[in-house]
Amino acid sequence: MISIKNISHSFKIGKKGTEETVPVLKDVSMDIPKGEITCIVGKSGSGKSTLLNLISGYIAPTEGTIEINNQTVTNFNEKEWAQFRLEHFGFIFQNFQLIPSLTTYENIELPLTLKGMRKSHRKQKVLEILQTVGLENHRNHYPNELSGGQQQRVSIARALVLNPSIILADEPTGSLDSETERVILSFIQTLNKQYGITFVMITHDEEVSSIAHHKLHLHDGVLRKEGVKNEF
Ligand SMILES: Nc1ncnc2c1ncn2[C@@H]1O[C@H](COP(=O)(O)OP(=O)(O)OP(=O)(O)O)[C@@H](O)[C@H]1O
Repeated sequence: MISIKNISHSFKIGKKGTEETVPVLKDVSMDIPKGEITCIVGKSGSGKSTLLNLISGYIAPTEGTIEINNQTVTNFNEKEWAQFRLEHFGFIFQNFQLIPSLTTYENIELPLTLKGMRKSHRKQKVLEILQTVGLENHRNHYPNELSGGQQQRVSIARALVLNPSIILADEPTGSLDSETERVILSFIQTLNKQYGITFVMITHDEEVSSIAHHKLHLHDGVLRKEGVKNEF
């Protein structure tokens, strides 16, 4: 469960000495339930990425607190955040963010190597995940030899490989055609149902948010109070 309490965030912009403070999030509070898909929907510039960056600790809020899996994370230092991210989060991005010089297998293996896992264990885990995402036959392909949907499946596999309880997804289908989008969204639903992974997804697209159990709207940095609850 992610509990966001009275978060406000401002950026300072402009030249030193004449900076302006621009408020981006204004007193945002929300509870993101465990094991469900929550979508934060809003137009470009409404503050979605800022909110995701606050949840993942890449920026610290100007005001307010965030609790994740019963830990107050807002006061973490960089080292604590790095450890926390490895243990709790997987990330999926609109542009996949795969390493072009690594194959499918190697991209998925990377988090395990960084964690210091032994080679034989890594192999077992990568082969298992390749099967989950249906890319066994593409294990030796480089990202530029894969379709957009396949690249996103590699990036989902990389997000899954350390068994995170939460996946943070930033416009995960934003670069895909509508048919591939449906395939990836249905895959996200399957992962949520089968493994109970909590998904927090940001999107500007109402269609994408139709897979969410909870839908929250951000409008100019303010959260609209009425969340929509879907039963699946
Ligand atoms: N590092 C920064 N410094 C200054 N202003 C920023 C910074 N990051 C974001 N902003 C401002 O905060 C506002 C919200 O940006 P944010 O990226 O969170 O919106 P978004 O809803 O994710 O938009 P999009 O859908 O276009 O990615 C924008 O007005 C943007 O200019």
